[in-house]
Amino acid sequence: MAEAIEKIVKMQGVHKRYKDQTVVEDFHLTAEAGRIIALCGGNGAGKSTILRMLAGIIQPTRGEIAVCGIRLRDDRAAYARQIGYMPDDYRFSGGLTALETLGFWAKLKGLDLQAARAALAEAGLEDTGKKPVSSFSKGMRQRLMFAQAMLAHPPLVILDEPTNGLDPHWLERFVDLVRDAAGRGQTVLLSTHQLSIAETVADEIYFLQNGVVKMSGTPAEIRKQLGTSGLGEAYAQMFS
Ligand SMILES: Nc1ncnc2c1ncn2[C@@H]1O[C@H](COP(=O)(O)OP(=O)(O)OP(=O)(O)O)[C@@H](O)[C@H]1O
Repeated sequence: MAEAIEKIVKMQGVHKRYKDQTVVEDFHLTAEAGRIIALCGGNGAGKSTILRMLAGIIQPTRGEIAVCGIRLRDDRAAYARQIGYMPDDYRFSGGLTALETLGFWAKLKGLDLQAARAALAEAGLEDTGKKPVSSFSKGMRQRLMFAQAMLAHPPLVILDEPTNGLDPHWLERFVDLVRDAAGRGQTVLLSTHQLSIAETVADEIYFLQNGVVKMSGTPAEIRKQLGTSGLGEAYAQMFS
């Protein structure tokens, strides 16, 4: 009999503590290929901490994390190969252009300059010429980081606040690009404060407060459970 559908993400009983503060408590999440999952919640709710643990940037205090069946501690390089990660803040340095920057990241991933060009074109940055990325606008930097996370179309894409600074045109493009990725079988985990984006793009939403999941489900399930017509209203009700 065919094996059960492989889980791309498995987070089980994940906790994170900093000194005497628990910032993520008993977090569970599983995701299959092609799913789009959004983490929502107020400032300091624990979204970035969860995404950083999944990306392997920081270690959980307790709990198990596997990506495509691989645990970080078993094979760090193989784990990293499954993931594209867009951090919530990244400082570009020096005078590199977008192509030079992305070309460098592509090389680190064993890809050629063509892969960097393709990713740049997808993010609408192919014509930025000799302009250094350090002089890019917030939205352009976001699109470059998005392109970096999408390089080589990894099985899991982790996007921390990817829509910050995007104009309405690029917000729409972002939704299309994320849906395209899911259509290719990539799993996308993103955090956002823009509930309309979560509602539009996500198959499943996790609402967090003080490191604890207050509610999770499809947008329709959440609306139904709270008897609201939109996620904005649901959010206000949940956190009032
Ligand atoms: N390195 C650290 N040391 C101590 N506390 C930390 C550290 N990193 C994060 N925290 C704390 O963990 C909690 C969760 O932070 P996190 O950045 O995950 O929240 P968030 O939901 O992403 O917030 P935001 O929406 O503001 O980006 C916060 O209370 C934060 O102060």
